[in-house]
Amino acid sequence: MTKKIVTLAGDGIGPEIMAAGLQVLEAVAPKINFEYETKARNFGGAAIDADGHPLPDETLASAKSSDAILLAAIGGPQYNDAEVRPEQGLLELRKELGLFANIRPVQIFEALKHLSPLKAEIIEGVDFVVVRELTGGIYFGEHSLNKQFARDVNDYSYEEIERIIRVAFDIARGRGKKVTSVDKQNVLATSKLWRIVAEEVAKDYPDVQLEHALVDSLAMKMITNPSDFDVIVTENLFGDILSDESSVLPGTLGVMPSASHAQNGPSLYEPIHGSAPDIAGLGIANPISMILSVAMMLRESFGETTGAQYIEDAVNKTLLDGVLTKDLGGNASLDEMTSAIINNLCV
Ligand SMILES: NC(=O)C1=CN([C@@H]2O[C@H](COP(=O)(O)OP(=O)(O)OC[C@H]3O[C@@H](n4cnc5c(N)ncnc54)[C@H](O)[C@@H]3O)[C@@H](O)[C@H]2O)C=CC1
Ligand SMILES: CC(C)CC(=O)C(=O)O
Ligand SMILES: [Mg+2]
Repeated sequence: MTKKIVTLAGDGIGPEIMAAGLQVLEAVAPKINFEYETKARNFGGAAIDADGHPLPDETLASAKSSDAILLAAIGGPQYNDAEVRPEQGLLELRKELGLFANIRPVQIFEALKHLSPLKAEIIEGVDFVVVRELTGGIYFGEHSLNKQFARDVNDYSYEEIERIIRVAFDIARGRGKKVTSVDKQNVLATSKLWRIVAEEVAKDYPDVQLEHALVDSLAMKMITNPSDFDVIVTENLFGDILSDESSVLPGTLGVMPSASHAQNGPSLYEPIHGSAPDIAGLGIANPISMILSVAMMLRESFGETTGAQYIEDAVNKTLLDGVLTKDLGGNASLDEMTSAIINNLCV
């Protein structure tokens, strides 16, 4: 049956990398007999400009009734002091769709080993996943602000913690059987509860090792000893920061995809980075983050493992061929990188 994919290109480099991701999808689909249709919807700053709201009703309804959602990126400096910001639309979309489980894989493609700024022995064997809680915590607590005082509330219920910890353990079961639960338990009440819940969930997974880590020192160890980790699970804010930090391992945010899952309903696939306003419109953004998000969609929403592998192999081959965008130290344009990946599909 034809799959319905809603596309949210958003702002900055969003439309450029979305186009690249869709070109790759179009090229791989016939090779795996994958039938789909896409519906582009207004979202983020572009939707504020058009409708006054970053998540128009029609976009939300369309996303809810889709089989999967591809999102590129939203935001930009022109909205920094605006009353309504594109980021609100992103948070609202995640909440409305119940996308609580954000999966951010960190692996180093063979070719990227030579590109990482880190020593070869440090990045050898790096293959971990950051599981970020995505619909709770401080991003969704009460915010208040005046010129004298500001407050952001961080809260988590037992159930919100339990379900994300279970996702982490389930993923670890199919991988290296180790979960690193990250918190700030020496200070925060939410982190004390987080640790208690992690311990209780762990009893159901005797085959998986659980370790706890404080977020500050973990931020250091993730870079100095990255191959020690298998599945890192943490709350919304810590996961946001740690996953961007993890992009130092492959060398750029431009190759980092993600998947966000709900208990029911469509999943959403997006790069972990933002709209990169500093390079928007220049045609030099790295499309790999979006293209690998398409691969994750094929595998995780549609069970199209072969198609996902075709894309990942083509990305690896393209990098090995030395086709590198500016963030990777080269001078290939976004279009040149995309064409090279398409040419390398199934060769
Ligand atoms: N999911 C989303 O749509 C997200 C949106 N944002 C928003 O994006 C806007 C810009 O935020 P920044 O802090 O600048 O973070 P950013 O992630 O957009 O960019 C950080 C740095 O990485 C580079 N970069 C990011 N993606 C790249 C790619 N595909 N190829 C090559 N270089 C790439 C950028 O050029 C920039 O130097 C803000 O409005 C922010 O709120 C931030 C994170 C996620
Ligand atoms: C607007 C932010 C919450 C988005 C972000 O930084 C992210 O999801 O990684
Ligand atoms: Mg982020």
